[in-house]
Amino acid sequence: MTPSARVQSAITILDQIIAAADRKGAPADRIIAEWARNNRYAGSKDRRAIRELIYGAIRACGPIPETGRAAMLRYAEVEPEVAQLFDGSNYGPPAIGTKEIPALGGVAAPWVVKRLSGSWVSGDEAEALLDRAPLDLRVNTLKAGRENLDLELEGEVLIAPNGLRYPSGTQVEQWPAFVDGRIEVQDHGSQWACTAVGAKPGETVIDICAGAGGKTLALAAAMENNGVLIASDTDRGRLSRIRPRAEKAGAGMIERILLDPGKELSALDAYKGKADAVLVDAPCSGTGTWRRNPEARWRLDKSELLRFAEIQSRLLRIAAALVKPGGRIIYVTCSLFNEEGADRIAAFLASNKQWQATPLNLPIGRPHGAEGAQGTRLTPFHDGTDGFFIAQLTYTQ
Ligand SMILES: C[S@@+](CC[C@H](N)C(=O)[O-])C[C@H]1O[C@@H](n2cnc3c(N)ncnc32)[C@H](O)[C@@H]1O
Repeated sequence: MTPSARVQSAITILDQIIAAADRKGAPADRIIAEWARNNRYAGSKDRRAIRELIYGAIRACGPIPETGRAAMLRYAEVEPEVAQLFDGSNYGPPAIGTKEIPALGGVAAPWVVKRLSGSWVSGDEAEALLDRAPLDLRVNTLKAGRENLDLELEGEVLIAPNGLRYPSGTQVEQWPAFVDGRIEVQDHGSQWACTAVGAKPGETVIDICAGAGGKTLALAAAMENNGVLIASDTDRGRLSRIRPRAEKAGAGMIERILLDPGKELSALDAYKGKADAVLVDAPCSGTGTWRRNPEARWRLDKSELLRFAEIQSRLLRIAAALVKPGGRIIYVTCSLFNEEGADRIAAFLASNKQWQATPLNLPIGRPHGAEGAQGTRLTPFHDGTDGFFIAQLTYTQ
């Protein structure tokens, strides 16, 4: 494909991504993969270049653009060599018209930017949300140690006890250590969220929103496969992905429990008042993960944020029912909106007087939230991680 033809293909795919974002349809990655399946003439170099163009354009547009062409015109403003490829050649995009208006730039739609700034995320902090994320690995201590792992490339040693960092886009899926479960791909901030649980061998720990088990696997390693570790979620598909991952990681201790939305406690009844720790890795808007998923900015809506806040508060109440006296809840969200983080903790503490927020003393991040209801915030700009809010609540009875 010529460079111009790649730009035109990227524009066509962006049109589909924009339409899908509008109706909350398939994510960008899936749309790009499907296009590649249906257009076999595009070789691997073409596919890589088209993907770069698409993600460059997505990052360059703040609010959702009207069309793929407007999005690419906006990208051409920040990457002038892209502008030269609007050359009207065969299969390429028509030349840029004098009256054509590119899509708007910026971090996100104005209402989102306002909310971020109300949550103390603005300027460099906000812009860094759109950086390219590096590739972070966690060494699975059930199978290996960071010191004696012989990997294809030497990574940067991170301050997380088992973390290694590689440049964005490093392909690790074929590495023998990945194939046999000695390493997992996990953001450095996410590794600290797991460490914050302080899970120890012999404890009873519930990962109530376990998803496909990214954090559960780290908890199993911290517990040295010894004790009770429950992975629960309301999403059957995600939960079912834990089994093969746990097998590969040698994390035999994980027990999976599918929850019924709205009746979560009934499936967890046997653990009421028994858990040493409950990890609530709550469903959220994901504003802290835009580096990996920049198109998520185009999918946010206000009513969904309200719905997330309700679920987050409900999950905190459910977690509280599971914890034994002296136990703890670790609340984690990969959103940087206060209403999904610090505000949820303040609201919980206001009506649960036997609980208190306890500092986590992590060697990363900054305290965040109101006096007496503080957690730790990690951000791409300050910590080089995805954005997270992590709070520890302890039950004194
Ligand atoms: C942030 S994701 C979890 C990611 C996962 N812990 C990981 O590290 O890969 C939030 C999860 O919460 C789940 N969820 C949503 N509502 C829930 C509910 N009422 N009870 C339990 N899990 C819920 C979603 O299905 C989703 O998998």
